[in-house]
Amino acid sequence: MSAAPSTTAPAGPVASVKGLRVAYATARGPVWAVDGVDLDIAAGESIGLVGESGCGKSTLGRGLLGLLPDGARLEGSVDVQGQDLVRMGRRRMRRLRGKVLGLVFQEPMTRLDPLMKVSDHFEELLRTHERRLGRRERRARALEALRETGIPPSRYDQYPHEFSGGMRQRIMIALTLVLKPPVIVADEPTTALDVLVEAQVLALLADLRRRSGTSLLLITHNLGIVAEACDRVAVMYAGQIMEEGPSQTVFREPAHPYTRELLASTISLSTTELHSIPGSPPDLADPPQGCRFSARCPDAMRVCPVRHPGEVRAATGQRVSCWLHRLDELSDIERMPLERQEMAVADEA
Ligand SMILES: Nc1ncnc2c1ncn2[C@@H]1O[C@H](COP(=O)(O)OP(=O)(O)OP(=O)(O)O)[C@@H](O)[C@H]1O
Repeated sequence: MSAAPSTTAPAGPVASVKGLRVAYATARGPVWAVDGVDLDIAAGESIGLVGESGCGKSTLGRGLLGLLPDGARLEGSVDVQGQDLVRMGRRRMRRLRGKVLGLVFQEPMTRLDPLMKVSDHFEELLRTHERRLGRRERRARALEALRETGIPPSRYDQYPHEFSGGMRQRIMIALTLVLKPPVIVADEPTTALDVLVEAQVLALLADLRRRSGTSLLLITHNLGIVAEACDRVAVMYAGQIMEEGPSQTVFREPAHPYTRELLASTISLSTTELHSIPGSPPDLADPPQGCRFSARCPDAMRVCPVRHPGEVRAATGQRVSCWLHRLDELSDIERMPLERQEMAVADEA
């Protein structure tokens, strides 16, 4: 594991995402599933990326790693330890992937080759990325990573099917950790697991992060997990970040109506009914020019579907993209509530 960050290390982010845009090629033209995302990740911190299904969370995670299908476009910059991953080109990125950014997937069985032993997976990975290591060093590194994730060395030569779902996810995490990346992106890493094993895997990720100083970007639709496991949270909607800040602040005092509605849509102990946000996200092939949430927003004003609010700091400190925090810049007419009828027209426009 890499050493914990020293107190004298520069305070700058270990990864800095600026203006990131990702488009898929479709029959209807490019679909910008991520459209102008800025995100700084500090050493050792965990950030939860949340939002409804289809809002672009996985695309953002994959865009960071350049793991996109043919024809996809990637714009902006992803700076990790002084290297811009977007500009370096696919081949170099493939070589660096795993070393600078590790990825933990939702379903380990789709990533582990059933015909290869656990040891073969580590051998292949380390031979590709750590060419200077000899056979014994590779084995030692692999066993260390497995030990850190709670897999006994005696199981090194077993096949993936000989492990439970939770153990397989631990192996995936060990395969990520063995390259000692400064940042790990975990995309719904516990969705395929039952609640008890999920808690164990999350505790493991938190523990590893504390011990090694690795940063974690945790992609999930589960706000409860983020509240428990993440220092900060970024709330995504229709390819953009609506709000981002310390988890405690965002959960206690959400600055964006979308965050508020999303929080209300999760089952809490005090509610028995699931409230879902009325309406559906906009068509990303032809998104509205103003705020993308305006057509579903209970607080929408006349300005909202027409002009994009840009990003400001809320009084509570988080970054937020909402006109409610720029009211003094609006005219009386722009501040008037958006009528449902106007919403429908704005939606069609
Ligand atoms: N390969 C692809 N080609 C075209 N469009 C895609 C492709 N993959 C995803 N999309 C579209 O991009 C948008 C964002 O999808 P993405 O999977 O990133 O969202 P998500 O927030 O991770 O959703 P989920 O929580 O369901 O995984 C969606 O509208 C989706 O339909």
